[in-house]
Amino acid sequence: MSTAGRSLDEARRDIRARLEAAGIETPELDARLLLGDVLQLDLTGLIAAAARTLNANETAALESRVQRRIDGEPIARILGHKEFWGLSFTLSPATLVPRPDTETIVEAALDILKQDGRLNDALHIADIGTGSGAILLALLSELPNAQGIGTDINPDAIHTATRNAAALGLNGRARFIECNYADALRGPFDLIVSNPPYIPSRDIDDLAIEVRAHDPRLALDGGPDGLDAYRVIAPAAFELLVPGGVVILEIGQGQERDVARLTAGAGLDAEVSVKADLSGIPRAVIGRKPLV
Ligand SMILES: C[S@@+](CC[C@H](N)C(=O)[O-])C[C@H]1O[C@@H](n2cnc3c(N)ncnc32)[C@H](O)[C@@H]1O
Repeated sequence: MSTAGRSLDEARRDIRARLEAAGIETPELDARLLLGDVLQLDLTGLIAAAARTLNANETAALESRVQRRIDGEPIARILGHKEFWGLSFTLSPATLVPRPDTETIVEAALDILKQDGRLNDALHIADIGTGSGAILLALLSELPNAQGIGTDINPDAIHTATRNAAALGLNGRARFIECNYADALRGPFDLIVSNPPYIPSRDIDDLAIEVRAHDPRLALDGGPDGLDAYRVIAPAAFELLVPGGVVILEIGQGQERDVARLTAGAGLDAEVSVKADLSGIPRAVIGRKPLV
């Protein structure tokens, strides 16, 4: 049903019903976000403007967004940005939508640095497969004296991460370079983080349409058993970390034993542990380079 000539509140209810009928999990929130995007209003502004009538241009822009959402495009892709660690990240077709689960990596890093009494140190951090720059920039936002470098094989991701660093005022402490995993990195680093592609290739076609059709395959495909990236990153981290330095790797469900084995096998065995996400699913493998 068209929303032309309707009040904003009528349009919201109509969109909500259409999204619900299409099986969208959060129809009310998505309806508000799409309306807010077209009208450039936040959620409070939408309430204040509830009686306002939509014009033809607004209606057309809204219809196109609603149809994209019904067709399975994630709301963050339609809006072009996603919040991660309380910061706003611009997205591009080259970047994964940062996931709330990935905040587990940021939390784990901050917990360890706090335990080590290093939150205010001039740390050097590397983020391998940085995408939008989400993990590195979230860390730099919490670590006032740290600097970091993010790598990605996709030049468009490097461009987007660089833009995000500037928008967040972190470009003085963050750099991004295009390379295969850690190939262009010169250590030493105190901390290495990575959320690499870890989905086994054959499982990608079974993922939800939001993921398989809209996240870049390069961000997902971890090779035949999903572990290709860890086989490269774990030994590279050993070479690049200072003695006592820490690596934190995001993992997919059920990969904790294999990735812990690869991490320890690369010599990062001073401490190997696993951290769960908010749902209790093991989400990160942590390794530490021995002091000697
Ligand atoms: C799962 S995404 C993670 C993105 C971001 N770190 C995040 O957590 O939202 C993996 C990223 O690794 C990058 N990537 C894939 N293969 C790579 C390679 N061989 N070398 C460097 N980066 C790679 C992808 O382009 C993608 O940005």
